[in-house]
Amino acid sequence: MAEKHGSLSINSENIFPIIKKWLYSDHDIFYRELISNGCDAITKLKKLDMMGEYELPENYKARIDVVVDPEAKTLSFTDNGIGMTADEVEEYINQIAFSGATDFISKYKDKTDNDQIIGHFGLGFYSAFMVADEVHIDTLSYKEGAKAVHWECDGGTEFTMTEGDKAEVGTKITLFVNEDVLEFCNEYKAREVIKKYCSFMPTEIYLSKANTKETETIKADEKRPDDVVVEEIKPEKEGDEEKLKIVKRPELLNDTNPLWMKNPSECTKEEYLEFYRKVFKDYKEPLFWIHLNMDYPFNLKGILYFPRINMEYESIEGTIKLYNNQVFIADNIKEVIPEFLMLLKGVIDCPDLPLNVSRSALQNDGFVKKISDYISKKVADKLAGMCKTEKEEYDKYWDDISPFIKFGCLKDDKFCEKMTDYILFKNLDGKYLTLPECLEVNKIDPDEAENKEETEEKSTDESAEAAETEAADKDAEAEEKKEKVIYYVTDEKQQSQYINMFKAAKMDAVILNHNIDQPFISQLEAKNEGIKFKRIDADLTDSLKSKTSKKAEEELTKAAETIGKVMKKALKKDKIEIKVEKLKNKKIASMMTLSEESRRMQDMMKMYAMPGMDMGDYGKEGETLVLNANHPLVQYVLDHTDGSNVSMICEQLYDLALLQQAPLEPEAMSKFITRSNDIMLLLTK
Ligand SMILES: Nc1ncnc2c1ncn2[C@@H]1O[C@H](COP(=O)(O)OP(=O)(O)OP(=O)(O)O)[C@@H](O)[C@H]1O
Repeated sequence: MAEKHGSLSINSENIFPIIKKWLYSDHDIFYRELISNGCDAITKLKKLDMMGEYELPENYKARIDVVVDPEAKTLSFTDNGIGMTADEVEEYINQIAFSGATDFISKYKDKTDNDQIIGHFGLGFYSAFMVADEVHIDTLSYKEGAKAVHWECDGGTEFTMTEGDKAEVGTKITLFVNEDVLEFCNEYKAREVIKKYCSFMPTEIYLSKANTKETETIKADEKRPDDVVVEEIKPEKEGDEEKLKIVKRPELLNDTNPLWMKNPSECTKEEYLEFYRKVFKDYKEPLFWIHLNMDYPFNLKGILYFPRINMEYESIEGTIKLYNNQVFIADNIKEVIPEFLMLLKGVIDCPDLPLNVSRSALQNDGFVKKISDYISKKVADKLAGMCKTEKEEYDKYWDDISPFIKFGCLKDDKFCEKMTDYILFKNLDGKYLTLPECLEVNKIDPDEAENKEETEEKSTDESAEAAETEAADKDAEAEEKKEKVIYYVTDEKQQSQYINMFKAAKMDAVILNHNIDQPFISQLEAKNEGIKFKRIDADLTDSLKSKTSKKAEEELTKAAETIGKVMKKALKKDKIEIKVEKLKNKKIASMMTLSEESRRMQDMMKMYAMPGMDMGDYGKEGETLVLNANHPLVQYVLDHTDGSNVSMICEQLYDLALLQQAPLEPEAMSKFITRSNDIMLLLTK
């Protein structure tokens, strides 16, 4: 072949600066580009063999060799794939304009947004110029009679193409690495980058260092034809095996058959765990996993693991690795993976995705949105299936996975719809109930509950006012039909007093103690008309009170007025709301309730409060001090409004009520302690 000089057919004075710009973002990506070109070349050759258009040599073993040579400052990539003829080099390499490069340049030459530039279109081979001052290609096509081609280019506009001396079919690309980025000739760096991008590529990738002095020892009968023997190690004593010291063999860096490519029915639990440990370096066992495997309407495979989340010490942050035909694209591309799934760990391989994903381009891509929807649908299906068929297991995982599922529901309407019936609520007995089950729980007829109740109290003037009571019952029933209330606990210790009351009244509540629960229940309420969540201390449901007649209620209102005056005076709080009720639980003298609305408002204010902002009495409006007319202390105050110790009793009742909800403020706490001591002193007298 006559030596050929020429200019690269697009205006490469324009394109090279753009390629160099890449350097500032993923500048190690050229490894991936060159190795995947080699992989493609091998796939093509195998295909030709399968079609009978070429016969692979006996003992053919597809491989890509990456050789670093820090002394010569070169890096080479050799594949035994299809190779190129001179015409093909001309067409595929010299005329780089064909894939729209001219277009690209005119569009992007003034833009500095790397996201738009990276991989916008096939610049694969030319990415070598991100790190190399000069690039050589030595290639021999598989075609009969093909001549080897040598091509070189120094990153300017000129190239040289001559006949080469490559003897085996395939291609070798040699990079003469720029002084500024010599780390790419370093063996460790090369290993790191190849592992990052190529760990699961379908062709074996070997890394070695040119002229290495490193050796390894092998058994003599394991010697391969290409091993370079440095020394024969004679057995020390009879019976010992003969060994050979050889130049360190190239190191295999990838797994060509990753687990996600296998059929789920062929994978064992141990394999899933092993893969998880290897890829995510997480030695805590995942809870469970979902193996995605579909061919239609698009090709997608992958494994999603639900990691064990230690809420107290770790932030929940997952990793979803995205691949295209086993070639790594990037981690956590939020356009492809639904945001809430980012909390998981996993791999997704989708050959239909562009290898070079430009994020801005993906955002508006309908196809990408479909993939994302599919993934979230599959996750919902798996969870629903588990809840239906392996409820016990599902219960066990629930505490770990619930923040993630609730987050998913908040973020993704479709996911939320699919999951509504499979969201669990842990009740006071530690049982896990679905939403419909929760709604059933407190629907027990209060009469029935009361009959079972030992501490029940019969209304004093029962017979005379039975008719009135019945009417009141009916009202309450009608009220209950309107709104289905689910009571919840946010802090089991703090709210234990209320929990006890609930338990005594055979009522149930659910535990919702995660930050995400507040927005989550607000969403559930918005989506399910008639369902209302109320914290256990939000109000006093009828089931906690003894039955009263209208007349008795009037008396209670009067009592509230009387005791209210005494209380307000003792507490020096004019605005405090006071109610007197007949609670079934006679052991409780006083308690606070705070309406659900006011408490949510308070919580919100606390969340958005600026540092140093004085919340003062904000939100105290919905707060009510409830005094139990059935308790002797309350009766005592009612009967002795001017008694000498009444003020002290009032203050103590108030503090005790507060304490059942939250710790006292420091000043109130000291007063409480002093007063408690004073009360004990009275006992000594
Ligand atoms: N190692 C190789 N062996 C055989 N042909 C190659 C090799 N590397 C590149 N080529 C040829 O050169 C063409 C251009 O390669 P380049 O990497 O620039 O783009 P691409 O592979 O087509 O697209 P992209 O890499 O962006 O997906 C390839 O399509 C292929 O025909």
